[in-house]
Amino acid sequence: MSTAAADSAPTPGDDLYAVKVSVCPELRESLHLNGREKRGRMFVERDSKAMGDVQEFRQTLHDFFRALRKGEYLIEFGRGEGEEGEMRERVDGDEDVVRMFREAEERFEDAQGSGDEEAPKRPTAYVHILENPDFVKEEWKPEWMEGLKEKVEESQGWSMISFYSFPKKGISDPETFGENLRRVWKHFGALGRVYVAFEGVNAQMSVPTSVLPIFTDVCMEMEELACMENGINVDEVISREEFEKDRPFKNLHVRVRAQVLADGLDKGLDWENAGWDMTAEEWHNKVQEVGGEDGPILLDCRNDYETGVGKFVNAEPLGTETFKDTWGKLKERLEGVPKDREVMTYCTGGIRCVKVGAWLKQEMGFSNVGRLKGGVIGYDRMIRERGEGKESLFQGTNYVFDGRVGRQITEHKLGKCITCGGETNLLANCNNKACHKKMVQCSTCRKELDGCCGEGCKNVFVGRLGRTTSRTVLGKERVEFDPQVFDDVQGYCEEYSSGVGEIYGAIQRNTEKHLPTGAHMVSSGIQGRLLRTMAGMGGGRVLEVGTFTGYATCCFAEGVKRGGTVISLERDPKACQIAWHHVLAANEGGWGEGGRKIAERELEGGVGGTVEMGSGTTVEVRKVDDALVHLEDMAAREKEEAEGFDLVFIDADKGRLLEYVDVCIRNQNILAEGGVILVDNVLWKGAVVDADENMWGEGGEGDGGEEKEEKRLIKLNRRRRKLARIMHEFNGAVCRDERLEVTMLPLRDGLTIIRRR
Ligand SMILES: C[S@@+](CC[C@H](N)C(=O)[O-])C[C@H]1O[C@@H](n2cnc3c(N)ncnc32)[C@H](O)[C@@H]1O
Repeated sequence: MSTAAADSAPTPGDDLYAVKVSVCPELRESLHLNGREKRGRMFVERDSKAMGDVQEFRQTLHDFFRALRKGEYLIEFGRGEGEEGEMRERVDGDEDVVRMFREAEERFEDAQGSGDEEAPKRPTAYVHILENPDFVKEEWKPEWMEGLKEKVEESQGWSMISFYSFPKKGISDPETFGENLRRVWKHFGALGRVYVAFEGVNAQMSVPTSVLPIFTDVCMEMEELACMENGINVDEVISREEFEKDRPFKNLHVRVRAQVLADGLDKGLDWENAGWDMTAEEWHNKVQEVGGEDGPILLDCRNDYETGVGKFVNAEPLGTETFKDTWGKLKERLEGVPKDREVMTYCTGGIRCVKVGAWLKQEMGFSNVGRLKGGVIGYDRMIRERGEGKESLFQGTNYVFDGRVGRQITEHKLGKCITCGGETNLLANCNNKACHKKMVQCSTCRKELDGCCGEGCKNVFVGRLGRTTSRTVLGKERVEFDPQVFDDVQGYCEEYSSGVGEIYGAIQRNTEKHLPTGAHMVSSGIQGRLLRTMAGMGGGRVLEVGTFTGYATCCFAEGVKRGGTVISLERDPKACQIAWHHVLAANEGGWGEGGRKIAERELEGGVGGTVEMGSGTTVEVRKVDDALVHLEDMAAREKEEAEGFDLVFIDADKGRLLEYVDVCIRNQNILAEGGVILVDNVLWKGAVVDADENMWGEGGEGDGGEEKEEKRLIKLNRRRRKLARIMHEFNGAVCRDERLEVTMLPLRDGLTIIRRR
């Protein structure tokens, strides 16, 4: 049998032939290939059918380069890594396949005899996949696209919709599925915020009402969405005029996340065993029976700011700040309650109650759990459409997750204005994007404060409208930073950069599981992609200071040239163990699905080690007591023999960054000639911008007379300021150091590139 594997080898053995594959740019583009499918390596077992049968060989190719299944293409083989001008031959029939492997074997034998250290470890064939010029490409134009554009343009309304799915088998490749959703949905003029994860999909969107039935049909044709238990949940329809004045969603964002609904649980449950769905009508009747000794218990599973402005009569809010608080609150509330007592739960659109229901049943043992189908949105729709004079038992305003913020269902004013304390049912987010607090605020105060939560935010907001980016705190000028805009830009960059293999999702999830408090530290997103690229640019030797759970280590190992070396230093044994587990998983199963599956197993392996990967790259996770001391030792010990590193990534204790840079710069056996240093977190979430001593002033904090809001902001920022000041000082020092050439990139949390002048 032939074996195809992502670009890492199974255990090296004499019985494997390697096939290095590259795909031409035109095909990459037209087939929408993801990162790992553009080039890679697969293995074929000696004497397998794939070595002598062109159909079998193609089949083996398809196992790894899945997208090729869809396309018409030609195969050529060459004798090296595809340098310019290299002669290639077409692989049309079985004889060509036989010749390709025979030549690979001959080259291998010659190289063994030559004593060349660079010689490959096994016979290697070089294959290039290119477009078939004779193939007339059919334009991608599914039937549903016929006349769609015109229908979208004619639409007089936009439907606000939401839906979720938890497919039984999960979503094996969320990146690719997310790309596919984007590709399809853009033709509908759909906007919104959609999360895709291995566990499923969670979407809040607006879709032109004229094409909603077609949109629904197209979604239902996708296996990952066809399993939606409650279908598409339609909220209100907004007229064209209103929509154009103030769009609830401005763009279509499809984001890949570790979970579609972050629950903070350390294991997933069976989302199909989550109680039963109650129709809105059943619910309406049942709500009236709530209470008493034995009656149903009615729990509102939304957060404080949501329950504060609207809820069902007789409902008990759980009192959570975020969804992750739910489990503790449920335990508290239901302690001692008989397990067969009926428990009814509801949320906005239903997704939270899937997780709540599963937990109540599987973790707490309640047998009688009912959930409101379609949540408050579904109930409201029933009352409007089929309620026949029924009075809504949901009173007040339903908080929603788009620009509308709230939808008023009844006149009840359950909320208290955060500014004046008066009764109101109005909800909003603070207009200062950097704050964006969810708040209950009456219309008078909202008007007075320009839609902000307080005077401080108002100053920022009004200042920004006037296109200035500064405001005055304690009589001193501060420059403001807008994380919202910043995050959007980073997300956009990520969306339009090559994807990453599935193993990286597993690394993030494992980090959240085993070291949750540090989960934000992994170099994911756009930064991981840059590290992968940069690792391949130098001479192939990479040193990382601060491994944590090995995300960046894996990026380096994936990106570095064949035969390269990646060494990563870490002092925390737990982090070392997790990182080592990830390196071993990548080695065994590659960067894709295989690696992901192995990474998802229980942690195994010790606290570090060295492995030679199939690509010939050596990766080492080294447990050290202190990376700085270790580097100084390395510099002294290896003065003569060591060749130094082409890339040094400094991502450990922020207080000693200058010392790390210094030891690298002074020693060519640490930072090789022409090598570069990368330093992470140099922007410290933007706080460096106003971390300057002069701006913060000596007795600033706690001085009398300042506004209450300013005091609050300052307190909140105490830790952030301390680290911001450290980073700010570092930035100044390296910039002034005449030995160095420094370029700071506003990438993610800020990345500085340093090299010797
Ligand atoms: C920001 S995390 C590294 C993240 C990782 N580079 C990535 O991109 O995924 C910093 C790591 O440095 C480690 N660390 C901090 N000080 C250290 C020291 N003096 N020696 C070795 N490791 C250190 C911490 O234990 C932590 O795991």
